Amino acid sequence: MLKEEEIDEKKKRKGRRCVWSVGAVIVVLLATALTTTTTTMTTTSSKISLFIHNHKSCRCSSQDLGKYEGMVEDCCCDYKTVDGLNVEVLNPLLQELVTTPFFRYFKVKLWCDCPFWPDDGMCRLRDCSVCECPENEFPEPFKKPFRGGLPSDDLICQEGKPQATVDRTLDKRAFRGWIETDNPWTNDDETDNGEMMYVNLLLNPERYTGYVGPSARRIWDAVYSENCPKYALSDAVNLDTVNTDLLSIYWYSEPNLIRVGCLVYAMKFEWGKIGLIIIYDSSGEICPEKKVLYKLISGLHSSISIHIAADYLLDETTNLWGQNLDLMYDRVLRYPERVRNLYFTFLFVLRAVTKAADYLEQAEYDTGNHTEDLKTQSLIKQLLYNPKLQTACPLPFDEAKLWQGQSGPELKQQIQKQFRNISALMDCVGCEKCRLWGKLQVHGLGTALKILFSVDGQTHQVQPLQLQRNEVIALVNLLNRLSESVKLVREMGPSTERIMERRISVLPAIDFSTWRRMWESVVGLWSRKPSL
Ligand SMILES: Cc1cc2nc3c(=O)[nH]c(=O)nc-3n(C[C@H](O)[C@H](O)[C@H](O)COP(=O)(O)OP(=O)(O)OC[C@H]3O[C@@H](n4cnc5c(N)ncnc54)[C@H](O)[C@@H]3O)c2cc1C
Repeated sequence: MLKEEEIDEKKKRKGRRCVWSVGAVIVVLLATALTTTTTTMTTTSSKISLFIHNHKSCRCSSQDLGKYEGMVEDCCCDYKTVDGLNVEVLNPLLQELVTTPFFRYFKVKLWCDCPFWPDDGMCRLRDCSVCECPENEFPEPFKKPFRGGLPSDDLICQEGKPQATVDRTLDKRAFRGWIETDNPWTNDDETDNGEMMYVNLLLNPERYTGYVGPSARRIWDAVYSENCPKYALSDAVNLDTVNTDLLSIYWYSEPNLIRVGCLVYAMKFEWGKIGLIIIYDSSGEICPEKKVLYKLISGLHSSISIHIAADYLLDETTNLWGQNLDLMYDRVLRYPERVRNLYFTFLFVLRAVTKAADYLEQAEYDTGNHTEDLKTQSLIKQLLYNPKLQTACPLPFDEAKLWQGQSGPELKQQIQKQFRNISALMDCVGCEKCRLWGKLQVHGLGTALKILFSVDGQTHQVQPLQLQRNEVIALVNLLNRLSESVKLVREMGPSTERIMERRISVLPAIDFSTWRRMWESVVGLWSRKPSL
């Protein structure tokens, strides 16, 4: 009898301990939620984005040092060095380079049907349209058909490389004349000259165009879902495989907060218009190559958002343009991961440019304007062989670490296909100027991928690098865009963050009904814990 009572008492104690632990968890969750609320509540969106994020706290030591200190993740250069080099060397050179006649004209097909859904032009502003270059404006040599380069049997193969590993060098006899050659990473084909037109990039700056809403959102969603694991919010989550360190909880006030980021599995609980999504970040299980693709897209997205914010139509009636710091903060700065991805993309593209140094040094920058062409050549050399860059950041990104595994070649083909789809999606961008810059920058990224991974996926042979003129133009312009974004983040980031955080801290307290809904949601989460 005594034994049974003891057992009963033990059971009760255990039960009470359980209740206490659940209670403690709820209290901790709420406490964290409340503190986090003050820093993440935003008035600019209709959704309440309370956001508890305990993210990769022990995975990457560089990230623990501070938001942007230590090595840029997966790269071989630290934030401080990147900022210093960018301001002192890269940005001034690139800014000048993109104004030269060679680099300011980009050939593009802007009138093409979206292969995925009917076009839905959604631009509000006149600034959205692109002015085409008249025939007499763009360089004469650009009009001539390509000479075809040297015969392919003249190419020197690099031998003895282990299968599927990435070689860091390129053939010394690099440039063989501009050619028309296919890039397996991109969709647009330069040989398709019929509908191509030349655009003067200086006359069509990347800036705010008023392209917003479901049309724009659909493109980004499609771009991300191209390389995210397909997940549905109703998917069950296997708790056993989840590291609770990576638990994130998002709160929202409308039923349609679907895009919760990439590399996640998610579960959604819903009470009318209120919901709770639990997300388990599974990025640890994603192969590094897919992670790279995600970071490149996210970095590019950050860069585009920074440019929109940096050149924004503040007052339509007076046509006043300027910086929109709220937007810069809301879209990029308040998400350190997005800033990190921007730095990553910058270093990735910089590595591609420096890897192709021989090719780019020997290339013909001929526009018929001898003085300007000499200047272009000289700026390119200064960029490629800058002693400060070579000393401080000789290998911005180490591409040799990728495609190492057995499935390297297949994986490369899979990722190539995904990137080609992303490139094709640019035809669906419903605003001409956004389409121009979207195409240019994705073309530039595709060129960087081609330079860094020019080993053929099927034959495993190192392909001698051959680039189209337009690819080089896209690559350098992309590097300049990224460099501008990094500079803006560096210059504006800290003060903008301070202003926004001060503003958020004086936001009126959340009303009682919101507290109640939060409490109900947390209690509901624990009482309705699903079978996982
Ligand atoms: C290719 C392309 C080019 C564009 N160019 C321009 C332009 O030149 N000028 C212009 O005014 N508009 C341009 N737009 C539109 C612009 O990018 C936004 O889509 C638009 O301003 C609406 O912004 P949003 O607040 O809805 O968020 P969006 O920027 O559309 O983002 C959608 C969702 O993606 C996620 N997200 C946002 N940033 C990141 C990131 N860095 N990493 C990971 N996830 C992220 C968030 O969940 C966000 O809610 C372009 C759009 C596309 C697709």
